[in-house]
Amino acid sequence: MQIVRITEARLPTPWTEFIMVGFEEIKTKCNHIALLHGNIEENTSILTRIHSECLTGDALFSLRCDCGFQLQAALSSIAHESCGVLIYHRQEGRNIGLLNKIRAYALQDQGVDTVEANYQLGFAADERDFTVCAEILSLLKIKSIRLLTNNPDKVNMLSSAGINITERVPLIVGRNPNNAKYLDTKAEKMGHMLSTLNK
Ligand SMILES: Nc1nc2c(ncn2[C@@H]2O[C@H](COP(=O)(O)OP(=O)(O)OP(=O)(O)O)[C@@H](O)[C@H]2O)c(=O)[nH]1
Ligand SMILES: [Zn+2]
Repeated sequence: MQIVRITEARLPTPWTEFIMVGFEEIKTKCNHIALLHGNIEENTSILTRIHSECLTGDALFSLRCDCGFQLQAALSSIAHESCGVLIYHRQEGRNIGLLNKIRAYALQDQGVDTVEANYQLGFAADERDFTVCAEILSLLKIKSIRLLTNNPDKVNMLSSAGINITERVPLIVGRNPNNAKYLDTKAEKMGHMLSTLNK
């Protein structure tokens, strides 16, 4: 185990009152959060969102991406189920970090796409590691999940990390003129399943 469950408290939101559980990685001291709704231990195929940190989209209302819209839609969907969980995975910018994401945005402002920008900065297109998410689910005694995502690679990466995914549930929200090219690149170069979007 590389992660420890530290503390928990109530988190009332516009959708429901979650139990917020805080975790800490032993080596790095990096922390992550899980929001729990309902009796997750007694059920299987729990509706789950593993949400990668995006400070700009999640907290600052950025229209460059779809993250903030996905976060709200996921919390709403989970609240409508008898139980569900959202893991807020603190690997900002597909794990290149906030400042490198801003560097990547600067390159995108000059015309390169999100994948090429990562390459130009010396990173892979996606630097995330989902091992810690598998450990959080294990600590929460969650056996299997229905995963809210449009990214088939994410399903594969999470399965490789040991997570039992019984179904992929689409989460297509938030397209706007500012993120249209970004979403198209995710569909074309990263295989995201966004085809029901109105272009
Ligand atoms: N490196 C980089 N990261 C970005 C960029 N735009 C958003 N992100 C980060 O991308 C992460 C979200 O990943 P996405 O590729 O949007 O989506 P996903 O999590 O793979 O798939 P979904 O489950 O469908 O949302 C967050 O950590 C964002 O901060 C960008 O242009 N460059
Ligand atoms: Zn984002």
